[in-house]
Amino acid sequence: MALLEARGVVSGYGDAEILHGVDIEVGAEEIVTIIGPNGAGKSTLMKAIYGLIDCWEGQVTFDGLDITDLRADEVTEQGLCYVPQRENVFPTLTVRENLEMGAYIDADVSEADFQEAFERFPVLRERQNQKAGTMSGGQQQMLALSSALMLDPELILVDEPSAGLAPDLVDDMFDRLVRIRDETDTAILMVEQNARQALSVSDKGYVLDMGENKFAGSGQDLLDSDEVGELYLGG
Ligand SMILES: Nc1ncnc2c1ncn2[C@@H]1O[C@H](COP(=O)(O)OP(=O)(O)OP(=O)(O)O)[C@@H](O)[C@H]1O
Repeated sequence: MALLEARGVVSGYGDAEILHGVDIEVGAEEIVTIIGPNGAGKSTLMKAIYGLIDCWEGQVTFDGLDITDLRADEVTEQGLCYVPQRENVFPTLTVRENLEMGAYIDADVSEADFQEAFERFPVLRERQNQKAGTMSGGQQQMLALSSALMLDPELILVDEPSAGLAPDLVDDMFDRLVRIRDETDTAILMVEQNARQALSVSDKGYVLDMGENKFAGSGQDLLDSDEVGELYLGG
């Protein structure tokens, strides 16, 4: 059984059904990327998995446990964290205070955990006493990711880790995600607009379009597919 399994997920907002029965699997220590056009439902799928919105139909299991109806805070306690694309840090708290908030439900957090975060993203060490809201979008993204990692999760859902980064820093972010996976054994499920770069570091990829699965395969399979290339990777 995969670490995360979502089967036939139907969800949406109010009366609007956005996901029409989506399947996705993430294995332990895998990097998996979801791509697809704007409005395909990628972020909605992450919110449904994490319990921020209800699954109307279908099932989500994590580590063999049915988490379909758990609240987000309960899902976090199971070892699954979520880094949204926007408003993902406490802007009036310092970098260090944000990391402390990330670790708030973990009584075992130690100075070593902070040092690990600073080694991963040295800019956070330099700016540890700076208010998070005064940092660039890309730096806030690094902080949000680091805050999620303070809990040593088994899986993190990351909505557009490269958003807000200068183009020359995008590859560096993907390299760091690979390092995070390799060093901490954390699996990563991400949504990405920089689809080619994300798929090139991914064990698996999914194409979501109009709230439905269109393609699935290894990252390389999707990169090699003429159809995926033409329809979803800009030719
Ligand atoms: N809070 C909300 N309330 C109502 N509709 C929403 C809400 N959030 C998203 N939607 C709608 O759900 C659909 C899917 O949005 P979603 O953000 O999941 O797409 P996406 O694939 O992540 O797109 P993008 O790449 O643009 O972020 C869109 O039509 C969007 O307008």
